[in-house]
Amino acid sequence: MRIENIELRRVTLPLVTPFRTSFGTANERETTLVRVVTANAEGWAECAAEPDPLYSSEFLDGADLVIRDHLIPRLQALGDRLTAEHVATALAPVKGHPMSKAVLETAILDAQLKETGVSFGGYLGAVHELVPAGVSVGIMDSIDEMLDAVEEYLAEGYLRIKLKIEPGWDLVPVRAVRERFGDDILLQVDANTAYTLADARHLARLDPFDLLLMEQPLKEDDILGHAALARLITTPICLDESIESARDAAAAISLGACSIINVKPARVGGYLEARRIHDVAAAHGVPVWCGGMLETGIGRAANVALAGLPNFVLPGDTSASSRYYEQDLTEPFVLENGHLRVPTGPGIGVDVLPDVLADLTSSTTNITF
Ligand SMILES: O=C(O)CCC(=O)N[C@@H](C(=O)O)c1ccccc1
Repeated sequence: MRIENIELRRVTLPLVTPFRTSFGTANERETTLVRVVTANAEGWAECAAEPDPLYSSEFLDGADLVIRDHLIPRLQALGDRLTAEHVATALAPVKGHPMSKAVLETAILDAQLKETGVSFGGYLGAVHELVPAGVSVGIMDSIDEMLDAVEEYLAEGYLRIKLKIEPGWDLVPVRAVRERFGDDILLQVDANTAYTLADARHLARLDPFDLLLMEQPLKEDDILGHAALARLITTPICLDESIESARDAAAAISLGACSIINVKPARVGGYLEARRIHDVAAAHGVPVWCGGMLETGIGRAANVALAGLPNFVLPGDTSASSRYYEQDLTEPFVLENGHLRVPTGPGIGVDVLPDVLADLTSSTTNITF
């Protein structure tokens, strides 16, 4: 495929409500959009890196620099041989930076699929037209505020509730949700690495609440700690930050560190590696679900397509646009009986709204090929 130019565009979207996790509170979503321009199409993707290196070591300004100075030159060296399937290999000499690599691979894949008229879901192997939607509930100032939020999300039709937890906000909110909404709602927790193995007895006190899973309780590099914890609690352990590749997934599953995996294409370097993780997990009978990084409709569209693959059997953090944004960069994703519809158009199957984009853009960098 012949790329004419690549544009990096920094945009900031206000969040409808603050989103608090164990690693910080976000009031807006700042991201870098990548637009890949070819003679016949333009591909879009968004970078999931946070402004600060608190979820992972990547951060947005660093991503911009790595993309511009270390990744794009390696893609330019490929010339006309460049296809989306070549990107990961071409960028492999650069250590780490999966989110920077993912946004380039995804934008190139989007352009490629738009040129050939194939949808993201069609290319990846989606087998569902609708995918079940879960929702992530942040840490809040009070139990009542959290319960009101959960009630509203359940009323909107979300099929699964994920509560962010951290030491001091775990047993009480989980017990409160079970007491208010009963044992039948699908409920899980996400610690974002906030605990240590010394907390095992405390975390075992969550076992009676029949949680779907406990996400990333320990540090991202503590695979053996998660394997030990899995022998001390009955709640299934799901890994997120620990899994950056299909190889990580195979090792974590083989060591008994997880029985469920949260697949985030941005965290693993792109949708092709995400599909490999899906396949490795499926081969071991390990279910996966699609995580979220507060994506705008651009990233959300690609995530929803991925969530259509057969082993994505648990509701993902593929919420409606309105969970985070008053105004999305694309037409909003809207719940249909607790599900989101997999786009069927070429590529990601959604268009960026030009007026909204112009309004939210703070800077643009153009790199000619
Ligand atoms: O629904 C969403 O897009 C967000 C889901 C969510 O909780 N994401 C968390 C996470 O730890 O998985 C996150 C958000 C922002 C940045 C990093 C991680």
